[in-house]
Amino acid sequence: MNVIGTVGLPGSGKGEAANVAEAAGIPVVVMGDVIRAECRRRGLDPAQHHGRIAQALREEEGDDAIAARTLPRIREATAESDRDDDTVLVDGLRSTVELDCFREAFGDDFTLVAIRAPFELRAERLGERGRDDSDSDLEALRERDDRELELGLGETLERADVEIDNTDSLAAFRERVRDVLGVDDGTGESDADAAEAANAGGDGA
Ligand SMILES: Nc1ncnc2c1ncn2[C@@H]1O[C@H](COP(=O)(O)OP(=O)(O)OP(=O)(O)O)[C@@H](O)[C@H]1O
Repeated sequence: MNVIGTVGLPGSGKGEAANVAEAAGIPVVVMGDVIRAECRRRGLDPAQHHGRIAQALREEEGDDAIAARTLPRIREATAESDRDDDTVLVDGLRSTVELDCFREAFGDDFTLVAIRAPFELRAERLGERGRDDSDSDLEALRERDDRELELGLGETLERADVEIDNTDSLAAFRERVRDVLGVDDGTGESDADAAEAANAGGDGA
């Protein structure tokens, strides 16, 4: 088994990393799905009650509640992996308690990957995504950052086994993620080549 968790501030690139995994036949377990499932179980709209239910779960079942509820989903997902080593990607750790939970459950089979991008770049990218208009508001992003950091995301980032710096092109980022996931894209192309090719395709600015 090979369980790879991602941690990163809003807009750092976790969703893109998950897309890369899925495209390579690696199942993705999204920790937020546990919260959405609990919202539905309580008859609440996840779009409105996500934060409150996440907090309620932690208060009722302990700080590792969401990680603990994710464990069976990870074990089930390994069976669907196209990879010989049953690689699974887990999207969205937020605290060291969750990290400890996965380390205890999977030992050396768990790798934490930190995805980093500076505030201004994340704000710009989220503004372009258009999933949530308030993300284009710098203040709203700062508040989201603060909420995540309060949960312990900063320390979790510090404790990662692998760092991915998402400050270059999307093509370069995807290539780096494939490297970390151990996916051979069949081109034999190095990171540097991929980045160069991506830049050459840009507007030359
Ligand atoms: N290197 C990059 N170059 C350009 N755009 C990027 C790059 N990396 C990510 N993006 C874009 O930035 C946006 C945010 O990335 P993504 O959705 O992966 O972040 P996230 O960490 O999942 O955010 P959230 O925590 O808010 O869900 C997306 O539109 C994504 O396509």
